[in-house]
Amino acid sequence: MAEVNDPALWRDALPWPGAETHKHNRGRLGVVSGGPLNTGAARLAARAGLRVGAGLVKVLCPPDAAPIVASALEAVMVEAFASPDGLETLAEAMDAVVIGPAAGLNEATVQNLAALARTGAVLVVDADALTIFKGRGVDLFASLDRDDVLTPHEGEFERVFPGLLAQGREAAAREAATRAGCHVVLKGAETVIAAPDGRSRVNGNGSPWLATAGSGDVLAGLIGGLVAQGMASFEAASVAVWIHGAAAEAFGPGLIAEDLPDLIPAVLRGLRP
Ligand SMILES: NC(=O)C1=CN([C@@H]2O[C@H](COP(=O)(O)OP(=O)(O)OC[C@H]3O[C@@H](n4cnc5c(N)ncnc54)[C@H](OP(=O)(O)O)[C@@H]3O)[C@@H](O)[C@H]2O)[C@@H](O)CC1
Ligand SMILES: Nc1ncnc2c1ncn2[C@@H]1O[C@H](COP(=O)(O)OP(=O)(O)O)[C@@H](O)[C@H]1O
Repeated sequence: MAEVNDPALWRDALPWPGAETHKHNRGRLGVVSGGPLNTGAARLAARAGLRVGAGLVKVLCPPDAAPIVASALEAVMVEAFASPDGLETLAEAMDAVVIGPAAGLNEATVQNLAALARTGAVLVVDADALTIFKGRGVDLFASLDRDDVLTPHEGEFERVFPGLLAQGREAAAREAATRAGCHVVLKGAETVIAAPDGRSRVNGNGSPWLATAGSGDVLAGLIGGLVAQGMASFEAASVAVWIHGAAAEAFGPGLIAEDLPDLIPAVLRGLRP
């Protein structure tokens, strides 16, 4: 039986900077971007990761996307990679990496994921990096570690775990985490967070204002930003899902994904001891 996700479960585990903190030990997050026409999703995730407290955030992009990405970022940094090996080298310096938002439904995304899996970074795997493994989830699971996090919506979940949803969302998410050997965040009105050890939580503060393009990209960045700061993946996913819902509900009508990162500070202030 899943717990209801609530700040009482994880408030004490939230990362706050101390007097000796500097940007590098506050958590380094990378976000992989798609090509020149597909950079917005990674930028949304990166900004969310920075807002939730990661000290240093980089968008990692193909060379032809670099001028576009760089011209639309300030505190978030940019580095270009020309091959999966190049991405691996950049990711070695990261505590966590998000891959999938607008990454591209092509073999490059498969190879880039494999490259990231060779590093010590915790991976948040979303969107195209899930869809590209449609019908061959085992190939994805083989490269993941227990602390990695998959963030499918129901459509993506069905592609990677065909038929499992028939068990109901909670049971399906738990079974998926066991099969994949990592954490699974099954998104929806009641997002389920499941760990590979059998723990699960159902989120209670979802907001229908989140039904807008790019809000899932922001969630991936929030999870990445929290694991980069050293939070355990199960707690990081729980915190991120709750903050995401609280931010959306605070804004209400007219919310677009671009608004979400800048709503995070007020939510964090409310969680501060
Ligand atoms: N700013 C940017 O750059 C943004 C870029 N983005 C990027 O765009 C790329 C493609 O995104 P996408 O929306 O076309 O792909 P995806 O979500 O798989 O939908 C395909 C089909 O799946 C289904 N489906 C969808 N949701 C479902 C659900 N909850 N529950 C159940 N089913 C669901 C639905 O099928 P239908 O129900 O219509 O038959 C839908 O038609 C991807 O890389 C993404 O990261 C976006 O993040 C937005 C912001
Ligand atoms: N009706 C809803 N109620 C609560 N949360 C929702 C609702 N619709 C969508 N969401 C949330 O919004 C996000 C949408 O993510 P996703 O489908 O991946 O969108 P995108 O790919 O456009 O970023 C998820 O976190 C999901 O839980």
